[in-house]
Amino acid sequence: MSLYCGIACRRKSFWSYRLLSTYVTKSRYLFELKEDDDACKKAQQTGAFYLFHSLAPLLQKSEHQYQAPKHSLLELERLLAKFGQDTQRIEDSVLIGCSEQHEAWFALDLGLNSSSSINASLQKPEMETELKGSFMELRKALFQLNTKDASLLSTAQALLRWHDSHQFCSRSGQPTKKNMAGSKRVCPSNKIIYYPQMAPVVITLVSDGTRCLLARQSSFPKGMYSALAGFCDIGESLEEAVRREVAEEVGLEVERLQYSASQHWPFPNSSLMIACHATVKSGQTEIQVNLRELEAAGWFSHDEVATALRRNNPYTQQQNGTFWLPPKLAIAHQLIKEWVEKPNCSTLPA
Ligand SMILES: NC(=O)c1ccc[n+]([C@@H]2O[C@H](COP(=O)([O-])OP(=O)(O)OC[C@H]3O[C@@H](n4cnc5c(N)ncnc54)[C@H](O)[C@@H]3O)[C@@H](O)[C@H]2O)c1
Ligand SMILES: [Mg+2]
Repeated sequence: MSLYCGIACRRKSFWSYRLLSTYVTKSRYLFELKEDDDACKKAQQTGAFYLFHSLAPLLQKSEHQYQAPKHSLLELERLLAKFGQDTQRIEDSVLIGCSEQHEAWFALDLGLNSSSSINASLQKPEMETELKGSFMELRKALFQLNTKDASLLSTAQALLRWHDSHQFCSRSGQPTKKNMAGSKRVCPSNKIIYYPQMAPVVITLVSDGTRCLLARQSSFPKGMYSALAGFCDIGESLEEAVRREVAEEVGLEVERLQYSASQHWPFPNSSLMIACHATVKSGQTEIQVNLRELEAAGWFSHDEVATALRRNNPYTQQQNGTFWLPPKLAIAHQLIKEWVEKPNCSTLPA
């Protein structure tokens, strides 16, 4: 190697090191674990496991706060041995992320029937005692956790649910096999690959310039109103889905719309919520509620919505007979908050 080449190479590695941010190296590490089963298996040795039981995550309470505990591979093996389970069950775990120091994070459900373990559901109460925590329904758990853990557990549950419901090939009827990371399943007989899926859903906050339109379904908790939401039909663009959903649900025509943000939503199955602001033509604001979809819908003034946002306890609101809005975690809340802060935010023609 010439002196020049030595300098050039050193400079190159210096710049590579400088240019690859923590985020980039982390993303590439996760990509490698999804592609390479051996690398993923190796990552389990030093990784950490979040535990679920029948899709309910394990939480522990310390003082007034809940947290999602992580377990090492060794702790998990000891736990399975204690409950007479085959450690092969660990192969059902799915990769859900990693720390900046590349500690890989996995999720494993100890309650679902397993394809790699003949012995199915473990005893929940006994497990909870042993783990000094409780398996909490995800909807409740999300409100007890910080945003980072809530998002991680949502991803974990969505992936565990998808694997649980995609164990057979829809063409051959044969059992499919997951890769180590759980980023896909393959049918051994015809090699069809199945990838985890999310259904795109548009959620739209309609405004007439001064008021915003909120609606409720009969399945919503009592008193809660939200923005209009609906699944995208096959072949539709985001814009077409917004126009159709608003027309279908409240009988109005969207004139302009503006994309705001998106969010993965695990209920009832995985959805990609795509949030937009929309305006309707002035003078064409008479709502015709589609009662097959909604229980009620109405226009709310800026003051009414701003006051509802400031109230934060749905239970006291119900007692007062006032309406309340989705919790902070939901993208609907962000959309409504955005409108309250900037009611005249510019929108594009639909
Ligand atoms: N994160 C949030 O802030 C937030 C707020 C509101 C709604 N949401 C979610 O948005 C989703 C869609 O809202 P919606 O219920 O008003 O939708 P919607 O208006 O499309 O009505 C639901 C109906 O659409 C049909 N449908 C079409 N494709 C479907 C699919 N892929 N999965 C299930 N049903 C399908 C079914 O007949 C179903 O009854 C809900 O699941 C809800 O959880 C999230
Ligand atoms: Mg709807």
